[in-house]
Amino acid sequence: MRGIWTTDHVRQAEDRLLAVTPEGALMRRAAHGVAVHAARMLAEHAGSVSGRRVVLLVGAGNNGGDALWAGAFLRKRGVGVAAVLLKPEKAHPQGLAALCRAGGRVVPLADGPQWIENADLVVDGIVGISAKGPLRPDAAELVERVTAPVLAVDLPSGVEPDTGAVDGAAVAATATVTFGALKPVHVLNPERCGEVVFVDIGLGDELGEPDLRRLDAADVAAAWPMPGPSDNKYSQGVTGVAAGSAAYPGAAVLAAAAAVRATSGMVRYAGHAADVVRWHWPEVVATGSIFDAGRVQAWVVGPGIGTGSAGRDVLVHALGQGVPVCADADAITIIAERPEVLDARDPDTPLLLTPHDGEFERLTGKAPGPDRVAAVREAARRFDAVVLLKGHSTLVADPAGRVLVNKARGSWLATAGSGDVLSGLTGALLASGLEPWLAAGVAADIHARAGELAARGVPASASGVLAAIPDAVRQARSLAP
Ligand SMILES: NC(=O)C1=CN([C@@H]2O[C@H](COP(=O)(O)OP(=O)(O)OC[C@H]3O[C@@H](n4cnc5c(N)ncnc54)[C@H](O)[C@@H]3O)[C@@H](O)[C@H]2O)[C@@H](O)CC1
Ligand SMILES: [K+]
Repeated sequence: MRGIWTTDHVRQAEDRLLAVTPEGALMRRAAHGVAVHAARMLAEHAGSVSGRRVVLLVGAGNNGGDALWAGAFLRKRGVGVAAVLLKPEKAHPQGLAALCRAGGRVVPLADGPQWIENADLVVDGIVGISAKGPLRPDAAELVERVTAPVLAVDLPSGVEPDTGAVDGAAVAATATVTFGALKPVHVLNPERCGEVVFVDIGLGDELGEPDLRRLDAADVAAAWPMPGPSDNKYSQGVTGVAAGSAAYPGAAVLAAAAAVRATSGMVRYAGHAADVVRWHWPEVVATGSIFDAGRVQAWVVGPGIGTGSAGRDVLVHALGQGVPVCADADAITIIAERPEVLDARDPDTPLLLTPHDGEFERLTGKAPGPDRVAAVREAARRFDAVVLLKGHSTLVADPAGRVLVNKARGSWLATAGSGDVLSGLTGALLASGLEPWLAAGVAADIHARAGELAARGVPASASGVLAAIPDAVRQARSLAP
């Protein structure tokens, strides 16, 4: 698992490390990483390093200092470097002196746009982890002029470091070189960061418990249930799916099929689409009603069941079975409208809610807003449930405050029925015995991989995502060391 730390925690860790490190050493280490990657980008985008033109956008803090030192290092490789200082009187003095010693030039702010237009590469050192609010107008104006590839120092300026939110002009980086720790922006707004390159400046021991976590392929591969020599169809967990209706059987077919594709445990379906499910997936044991469905190790309830009393009865029954429940789609609306249905839940029964933004607002009375991490954490605490908030990057919070982030792999999953596939995957992992927080995170990871594999660069349907599940699992396993 990769840890991700908020800017407050990174700053505290940096302060502790700075106290025991020679002055300027950390910044030079960070800046050297920026320069190495800048040279790589010049070679890639402009065909050579020496003789190319780099423009540094330099703010008033240490982020600008990093950019200035990186410029000094690039001069040694024969790169032409010009620095546009947003606040000349506050530019990092040692960095500025180093750049000037190395033969870099400082250009007036008013000439910035002209220099930017002729640059082979722009280094964004406007603002780093101490950014506050939208970019100031002079910085915003410069950012809007950029057409060359951009290398962001630590994070793309204009994107809120802890939430990834953008309000006004912001850098869209080709790559971001970050130091010491991944920060929330890198996983919450990956599009603005481009490729994220990590430079170790020795913060590791100072960081403590991460604020957010991201699963690696190795975590997903290790968690994914595989049948062993002594397994049978029951021992791997039976997934129950209560979804769809006679008029709308699609959700039932997709959710049940995703559970079938995910694991080799058995899948039971209960609902009015039993015939259609059985016809498409003969391996599913399908029945017309949840009340005679038999034992399962986890229930997926909600997609397409409707929000009336019949749907309510199904949800209440599932919540009373003493097994984990993944409540999705209509089940979330039912809970939002009639929170008392949760009285049917035994306090020890794990509950997993999987809302998209609209359902989240219905459920909690408030849209997730720009701070999605805070919103999902609060919802998890309030409902004493694991909450998976769908979005470009998917977030999974548990009542104890742990949050997993699943970074988007494009927008391929924004298609009808994609959520039904996710709930089936999640249900199968719950049935296999994974703890709900991890089950939801692992399911989101495989869902995103399957979306990418199904799409291969062109739009994909939910059926395509469903078909790609086994390859997504193979991919995660092949990437695990
Ligand atoms: N502290 C350390 O040990 C290290 C810090 N490093 C760098 O230092 C950065 C943090 O530096 P600082 O804390 O000095 O602060 P920053 O450089 O992140 O930014 C603070 C400055 O930016 C200006 N600013 C804030 N919000 C703005 C906005 N919306 N628009 C325009 N200007 C804005 C403020 O006037 C302030 O002076 C990190 O992101 C990293 O790049 C690295 O050199 C590694 C070592
Ligand atoms: K920056």
